[in-house]
This record gives sequence, C-alpha cells and structure tokens, in this order.
Amino acid sequence: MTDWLALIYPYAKAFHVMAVISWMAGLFYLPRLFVYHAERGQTPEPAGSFVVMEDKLLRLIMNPAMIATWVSGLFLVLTPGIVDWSMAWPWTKAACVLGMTWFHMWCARQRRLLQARQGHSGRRYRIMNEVPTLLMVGIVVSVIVKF
Ligand code: HEM
Repeated sequence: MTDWLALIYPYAKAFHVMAVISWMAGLFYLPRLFVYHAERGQTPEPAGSFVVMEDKLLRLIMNPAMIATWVSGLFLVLTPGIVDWSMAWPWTKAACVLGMTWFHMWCARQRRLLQARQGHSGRRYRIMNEVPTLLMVGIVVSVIVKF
C-alpha cells in the first residue's frame, strides 16, 4: 500500500496543488459575492442572480475541490517519509486547514442565510473575506519552510 503511494507521490502532489488552487479561488470569490449580494441585492432581480452564482460556485466548484484537496492531502500524509510529526509545520498546517474547512462551512451557511434575506452586512463579509488569506499564509509558509 505505502509502496504504491510512494510511486504516485509526484502525481498526488500535482493533483493536490490543482485542487488547492480551485478550492482557494472559490474561498476568495464567494465572500466577495456575499458583499455585493448584501449591499446591492435588495431588489428581487439582482438578488436572484446572486443566488444562482453563489449556488453554482459552492456546489459545482468549491465542494468537489475541497473533497479533492482533502483526499489528495491525505494520500500525501500517508506516503512514507513525507510528514515528520515531531516537527511543528504539520501541526500548524493541520490547524490552518481545519480553519479553512470551518470557513467553507461558514460560507455555506451564509449562502442559505442570504437566500432567506437574513445575512450579515456587506462590511462583515468584507472583514471575513480576509480569513482565507491569513490561513493561506499559514499553510503555504508551513509546507514550504517546513520549520
Ligand atoms: C485538506 C487537507 C490537506 C492535507 C491533509 C494536506 C497535506 C499535504 C501534504 C502531506 C503535503 C506534502 C508535503 C511535501 O511533499 O513535503 C502537501 C503539499 C502541499 N499543500 Fe497541502 N494539505 C491539505 C490542504 C492544503 C491547502 C488548503 C493548501 C493551500 C491553501 C495546501 C497547499 C499545499 C501546497 C502548496 C503543497 C506543496 C508544497 C511543496 O512544494 O512541497 N494544502 N499537503
């Protein structure tokens, strides 16, 4: 099992980076849509198009990309010699990845609240838009610097 993982390791890592890029694109863009939805989606017509864009982005891109990131990431974790758990970086990366997954769930909840016209203000979504940026810094520094 682990020999096979070592063999596919470069491909698993390439797939992981592609999945991460797709997931992050959605995590950066969806809260931005929420800002516009909260500030300009008062009339039924624009509100309807925001709902469609948010639904499609979450269901067709972000959910599959999150699953692909997790599956490929776990393949990498199980590959022998890749993760040294006595170092700090796997733990900081894991903490930030859990934070990113929480943020994904938070976005999914906000999408439902905005559809029910119970969302937060545009300003709140602008602030929350910084969360994935901070977590991304933590993840990339962990996995590249490997402290
Ligand atoms: C979802 C759970 C995740 C797991 C279990 C996971 C695990 C891993 C592991 C074990 C590696 C291999 C490190 C190495 O080859 O030395 C890796 C590489 C990488 N991960 Fe993740 N990861 C996850 C999510 C993410 C996320 C959310 C990002 C970005 C925001 C990310 C960015 C990267 C990058 C850029 C690399 C390549 C680093 C290199 O050049 O070696 N990962 N990941």
